[in-house]
Amino acid sequence: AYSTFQGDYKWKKHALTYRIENYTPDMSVAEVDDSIKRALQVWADVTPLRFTRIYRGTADIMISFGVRDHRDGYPFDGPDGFLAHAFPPYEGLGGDAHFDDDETFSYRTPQGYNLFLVAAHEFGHSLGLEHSQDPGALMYPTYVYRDIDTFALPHDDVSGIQSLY
Ligand SMILES: CNC(=O)[C@@H](NC(=O)[C@H](CC(C)C)CN(O)C=O)C(C)(C)C
Ligand SMILES: [Zn+2]
Repeated sequence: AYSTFQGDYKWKKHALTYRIENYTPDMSVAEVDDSIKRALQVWADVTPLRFTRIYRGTADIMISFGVRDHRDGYPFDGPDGFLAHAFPPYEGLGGDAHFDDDETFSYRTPQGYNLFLVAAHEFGHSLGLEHSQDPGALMYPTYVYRDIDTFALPHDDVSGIQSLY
């Protein structure tokens, strides 16, 4: 039930870079770094894709937190509503993931919106996946809390990403 973006946007290389440009006040730097790293690893585990963090310059996947109008033409909407968005693999903005800092992001708790889960969904878009109609899929359009200690990428998402890489 997965779907990919029209035109089959996908990265033409397997070695991708990411950069965390800024941080949310909702949790520690280490907790954000770990959430992002693990959210990328979810996809690396089932594809030949590999992610390397960089601290300067432009990465394939630029990660940032922002509120309302954050200069990409897709302003956020305050608390709740849209939690984040990400762009499919194309030059420039493509691949980038933005998180709405009017949300409360969380680490290892059902309270708030779990950053690992939100980021894992966003990175699906960054890699070329669109939304799935499968309610159990990570790429389902609505946030669903799942126990992250037992989290495994649902089959629909595995099929989707493996259709691309
Ligand atoms: C709690 N709020 C929601 O569930 C909202 N959904 C989201 O914010 C999506 C991200 C979640 C799935 C991490 C937006 N998206 O698709 C980004 O790629 C609404 C369903 C209200 C739009
Ligand atoms: Zn989405």
